[in-house]
Amino acid sequence: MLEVKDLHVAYGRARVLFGVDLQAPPGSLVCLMGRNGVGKTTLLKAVMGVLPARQGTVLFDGRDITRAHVHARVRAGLGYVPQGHETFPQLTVAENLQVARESTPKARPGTLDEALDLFPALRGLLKRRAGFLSGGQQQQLAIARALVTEPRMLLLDEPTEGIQPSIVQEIEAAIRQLHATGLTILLVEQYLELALRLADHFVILDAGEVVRAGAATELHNDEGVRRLLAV
Ligand SMILES: Nc1ncnc2c1ncn2[C@@H]1O[C@H](COP(=O)(O)OP(=O)(O)OP(=O)(O)O)[C@@H](O)[C@H]1O
Repeated sequence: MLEVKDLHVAYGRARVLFGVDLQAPPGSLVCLMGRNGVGKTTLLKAVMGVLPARQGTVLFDGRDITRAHVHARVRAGLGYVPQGHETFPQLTVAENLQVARESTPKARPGTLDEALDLFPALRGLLKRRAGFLSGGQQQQLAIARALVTEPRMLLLDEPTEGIQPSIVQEIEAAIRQLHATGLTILLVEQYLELALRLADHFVILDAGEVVRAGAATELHNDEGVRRLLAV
């Protein structure tokens, strides 16, 4: 479904990714891991088109989207939940969802209800401004907002970072449920145990390069991996 080949990305002169390869087959849940600052967010942004690729290709369903605009990628079926969720704080929960819904007029009418079924607590908060929600509720809103665009693949950047444990469990359950429905997921996650519970494939970045990749089962009891993640 997603194939990244020899991807190079830089911020001005500061080069951050050096020839990254990554594959996410249809229906897979790939966990992207690595210490702080190794380039995980940069990779997601380049897949989403928020940052340009200096070199390399991004294929989605076999189609070269390396130069496509973000909107075109959303229409092609990519959904993105950025780190720190980035909801619109002045808009209500309902308005946040509506804005996303309008960007994809062809999405089925039922998508909003399905997103709210995943996070029922949001139903009671529809009229509240997003800025007044807890961090965990905002994260749930950010995921719901990506889902109303009816993605076939979801990019999730550290959805559990800084979130209270009870909501982490709800988010983990939601990710598991989405994966079970066949959604392909690329998840950036720092907590190895959570990654092990959810992922079927993993990719570890170090200093902008892929240093390990494979089936999640290979991660269990692997001391080398724990060193790479500094856990
Ligand atoms: N806007 C920017 N301008 C310049 N350098 C940046 C910018 N954003 C990130 N970087 C640098 O790029 C490198 C990779 O950052 P990135 O956020 O992709 O890492 P990460 O693996 O997602 O880290 P974290 O786990 O802390 O989110 C870091 O060295 C960071 O300082």
